[in-house]
Amino acid sequence: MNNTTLSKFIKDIPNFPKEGIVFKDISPLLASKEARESMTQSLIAPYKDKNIDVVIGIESRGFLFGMLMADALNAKFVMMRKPGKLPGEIISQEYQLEYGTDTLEIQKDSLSSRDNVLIHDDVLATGGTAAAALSLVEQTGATTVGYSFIIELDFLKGKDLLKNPNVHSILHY
Ligand SMILES: O=P(O)(O)OC[C@H]1O[C@H](OP(=O)(O)OP(=O)(O)O)[C@H](O)[C@@H]1O
Ligand SMILES: Nc1ncnc2[nH]cnc12
Repeated sequence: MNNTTLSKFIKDIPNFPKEGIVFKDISPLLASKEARESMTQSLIAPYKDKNIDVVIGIESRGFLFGMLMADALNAKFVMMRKPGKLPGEIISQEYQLEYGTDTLEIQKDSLSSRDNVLIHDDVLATGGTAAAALSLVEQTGATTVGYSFIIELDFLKGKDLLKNPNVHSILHY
């Protein structure tokens, strides 16, 4: 499937979760086996020859394709979670939301300093979440090779927050 066809599997929901936001609903994409397979191949395409050891998925929608990408790249899959969900020794990173702050966490022993990491999430909006993910990977000593997103909201300029030339998004709005 080309990107125009894939874009038909994303549904615009106006004024969700609040007035003025157009929510990008990936539910139709999840429902189609053919679209899932095609999206997974598009997401990993720039990273096939990059020796990716670990795909990181950001809770919760980043888990869905993150795992499929890890399978397709023969890589490990590691969860980056909202606070208080992961057992054992963890590293935490607070980040800014539109209003207030949130926190992401990773298990300390889930990455080694030798790992090449690909960070995945469904949507790149302001970039706060993805920048926090980068900071967590940096704290483990692992290398962030790049990012892969399904959707990038270009007008929010999230890419500018990410200190990495490899930011690949399949669909731009
Ligand atoms: O670039 P940003 O402005 O940081 O926004 C992007 C983040 O927002 C959404 O997550 P949400 O908090 O809605 O969580 P969910 O995946 O659990 O639905 C999305 O899945 C990204 O993780
Ligand atoms: N407009 C949007 N649609 C879906 N997920 C989002 N995460 C941040 N902004 C979003």
